[in-house]
Amino acid sequence: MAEVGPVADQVTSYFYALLFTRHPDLRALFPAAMDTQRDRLLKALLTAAEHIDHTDVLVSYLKNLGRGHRKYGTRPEHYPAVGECLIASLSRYASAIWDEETEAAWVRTYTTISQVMIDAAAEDELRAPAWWFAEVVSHDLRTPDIAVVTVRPDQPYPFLAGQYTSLETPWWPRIWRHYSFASAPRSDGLLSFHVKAVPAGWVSNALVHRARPGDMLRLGPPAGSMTVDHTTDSGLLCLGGGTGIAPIKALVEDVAEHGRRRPVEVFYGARTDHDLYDIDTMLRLQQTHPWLAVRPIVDQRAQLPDAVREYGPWNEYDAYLSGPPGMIRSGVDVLRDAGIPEGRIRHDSVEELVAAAAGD
Ligand SMILES: NC(=O)C1=CN([C@@H]2O[C@H](COP(=O)(O)OP(=O)(O)OC[C@H]3O[C@@H](n4cnc5c(N)ncnc54)[C@H](O)[C@@H]3O)[C@@H](O)[C@H]2O)C=CC1
Repeated sequence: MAEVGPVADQVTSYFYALLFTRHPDLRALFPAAMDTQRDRLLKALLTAAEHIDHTDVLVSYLKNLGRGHRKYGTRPEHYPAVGECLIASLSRYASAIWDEETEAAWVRTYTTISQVMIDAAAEDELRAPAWWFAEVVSHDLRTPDIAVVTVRPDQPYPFLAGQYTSLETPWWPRIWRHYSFASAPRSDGLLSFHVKAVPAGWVSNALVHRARPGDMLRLGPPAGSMTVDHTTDSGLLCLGGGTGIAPIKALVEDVAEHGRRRPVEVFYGARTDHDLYDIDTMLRLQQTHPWLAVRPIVDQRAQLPDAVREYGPWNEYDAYLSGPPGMIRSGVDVLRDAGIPEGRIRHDSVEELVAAAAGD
């Protein structure tokens, strides 16, 4: 991977050119515009390489990836086609170090990776659809660029509070973006998302400025491990930056439903008072639940993680972070310094969030 890193862009461009030349039928599985798609393959490989020594993490990442590929229409026979083009591309750009042994190692690694993905997809096929259709039932523009979008899936959609889904709009076919659920599972089966339109964000702009009740979206399977550990009574320290408050609200509802009183401290960061678009909901929850404290933090005073430092002690808490990648990175540092072990600090993959922020 060290050889390939500096020429990653060329490797991926070459890979897709080769794939679509040798297997033109596969082109239809990918979005019309390939800009954001290009980095995804390499990012997935790098993430896999990074966790190569943590088998559990790697296997669960790959299983999730395999299940997630069902919505693209990926079939088992596509994997060898991709593998052959991938190895051809790597050998071309890493020619200085490429030999039979390297090739054999890549074939072994790729075969193992794809088998885990294929098996996970096959197992998932027995119990869940490849995707769900979901009709927009309400669209609430909270600020000029933030909307709360509520949808009704066509079949029951099982998930856990704190998780996210992938979502495709009718306006950008085959472009999928991640959004966290803004509520714990509800008895009426509806799902809500908080979406901020960002410059060049095709999907988010469409969801904020174009989507209306009656529009039909598609959802992939739920994913993510930022869920409440109900086996303990530890307090929850939650940091939500901007629309990152969405899954934090879901976690609060989840704790409320489980009925065990445990302290929940929410720090809700925003750039201006106006950007605290969901503060009323959070304050209402605080009024109902004596175990909940909500602290709005507006940037003029401090950025979110710095504000958390002023409170505490936090060493008895489980921590949850949700928001922009920079907030998650500095938040993890602050919480580690505050004595929370890394294993009790939960957040979604920063690499995924960076990819989402760049492309959307
Ligand atoms: N599961 C998750 O982690 C979720 C993540 N998000 C992500 O959250 C972001 C929300 O964007 P906006 O609403 O525009 O947020 P924003 O950029 O306005 O930031 C919100 C707050 O986060 C803190 N913050 C931001 N950057 C920071 C940094 N580098 N260091 C320390 N603190 C920082 C500040 O307190 C800021 O007021 C998006 O990137 C979205 O993808 C959204 C929903 C769920």
